[in-house]
Amino acid sequence: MPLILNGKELSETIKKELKLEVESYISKGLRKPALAVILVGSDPASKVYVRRKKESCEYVGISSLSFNLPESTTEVELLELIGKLNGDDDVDGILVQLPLPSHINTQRVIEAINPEKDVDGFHPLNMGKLATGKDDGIIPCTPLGIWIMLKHYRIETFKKDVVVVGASNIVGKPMSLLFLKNEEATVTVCHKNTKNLKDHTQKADILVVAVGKPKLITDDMVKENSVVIDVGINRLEDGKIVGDVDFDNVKDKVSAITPVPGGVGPMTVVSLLINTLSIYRKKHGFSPHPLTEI
Ligand SMILES: Nc1nc(=O)c2c([nH]1)NC[C@@H]1CN(c3ccc(C(=O)N[C@@H](CCC(=O)O)C(=O)O)cc3)C=[N+]21
Repeated sequence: MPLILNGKELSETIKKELKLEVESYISKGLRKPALAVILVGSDPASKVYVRRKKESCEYVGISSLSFNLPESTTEVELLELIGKLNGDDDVDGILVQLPLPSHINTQRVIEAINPEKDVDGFHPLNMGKLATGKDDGIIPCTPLGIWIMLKHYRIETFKKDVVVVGASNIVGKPMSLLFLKNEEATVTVCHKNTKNLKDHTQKADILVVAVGKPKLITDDMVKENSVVIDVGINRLEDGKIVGDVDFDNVKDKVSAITPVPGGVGPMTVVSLLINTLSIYRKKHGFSPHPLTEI
């Protein structure tokens, strides 16, 4: 059996540490950290994720301010709410749950968030800072969570051949930029127009898959003793949640692999808490959160 990278367990351990950290701020007489979470519409999956985020905030002592807006909300109304939260000194982070209804321009909404409050790290300024190797930006939650998990399990990244499958703005691209930072690893990014996916994935020491296709990755596509990180969350007809990697087929060939559920997902949520605390720390004159140091 390979090493199973247990994101659920690691996220619980980190959450306990974050809870103590928040208690130390409160005992210094500081206010509670606060995260505003905006959900537009009633997509069932989004509701589940938002609930999970709120529960985690409450556990560590971060106030979560919920804004549940109807599907019919206009872009102007959403931008007005963001403007109000941008100007509210008691709000540290702002998260707009994606996907947004199709009548709203997602990129305009992302760019309306004050980059210093952009807990998701999706604002072009934060993306640009990551791309240029500046350390004072905010790193998107899923790539940060994966990085923290790799470091926790002492998986070497230096000089490795990393292949990222999926080139989204929220996972694939920032993940690739993170591995490229300080010329750490050699990165290949594959996507829907990649000519022969297998030619690339077979060479990966570390394979990160964020596509959204069950069983996309099978044993013939992975290198022996490689590390496989599965970001996919796919709900099958029977209600079962699976990743993009055919776990049972691949597991005996690799040295380490993340399960779905219980792998990357919980690390994404804990990174949201870390980013919120990091913003709060900077606002109160502390250094950025140590877990955001890459
Ligand atoms: N602005 C924004 N920021 C996000 O970070 C964001 C978003 N929008 N939209 C949707 C995606 C998805 N996402 C997940 C978070 C946690 C789990 C998670 O905790 N999954 C558990 C349970 C899976 C399940 O049962 O559904 C697991 O993998 O073990 C999954 C997916 C954050 N996202």
